[in-house]
Amino acid sequence: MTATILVLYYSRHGAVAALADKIAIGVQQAGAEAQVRCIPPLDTQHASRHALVSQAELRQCDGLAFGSPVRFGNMVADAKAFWDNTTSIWLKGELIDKPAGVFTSSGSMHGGNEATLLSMSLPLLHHGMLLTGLPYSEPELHQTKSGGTPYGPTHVSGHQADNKLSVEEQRLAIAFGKRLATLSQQLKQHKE
Ligand SMILES: Cc1cc2nc3c(=O)[nH]c(=O)nc-3n(C[C@H](O)[C@H](O)[C@H](O)COP(=O)(O)O)c2cc1C
Repeated sequence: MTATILVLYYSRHGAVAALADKIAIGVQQAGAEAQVRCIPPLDTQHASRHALVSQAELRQCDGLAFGSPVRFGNMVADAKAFWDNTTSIWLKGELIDKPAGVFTSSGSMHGGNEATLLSMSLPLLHHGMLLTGLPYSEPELHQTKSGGTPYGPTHVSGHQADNKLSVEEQRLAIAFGKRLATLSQQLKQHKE
């Protein structure tokens, strides 16, 4: 059966959403289904571009890509609050052995995107997920002058937050989606 990859993100100004779109393309290129969903915002005035995720969608996914903007070197509070509300899923071990990875966007080049990816990984590890990033066999990891890390896809949106995704950032986000989907498909087939 086709694996479903939940591409779950929060984005205030669209940079993380742009990465999510590219990751979804990579998921589809690997023959899996991309279910793109937003993390419920703490500020209820904030309009999300995709449907808000349900607990059932998180439970049922075969793989997870989790995205948040950098906020003072860490994930946005909305994303932390979301994970703090997943205790019932954790108690039942419903995410154990599912592949997962993280992606982010920062304003500045050294503004904490790698630190943010590492802290975003922590709740996923507590849930027993199998973390994957990007291998250096991806040529753009060597070539990028902005985002893209072995810890996961990133974007540097700039001081005015108006940088578009670079070619390298786009290719790495697509490669990440493909990798996550391929691993999730293989594990799903193995379990069936
Ligand atoms: C409260 C706040 C804190 C931020 N902290 C950082 C930071 O620590 N480092 C950084 O490079 N950018 C920081 N930024 C900039 C955002 O990470 C950046 O604009 C990001 O691309 C936004 O993603 P979005 O367009 O998906 O909302 C911060 C922005 C806000 C509003």
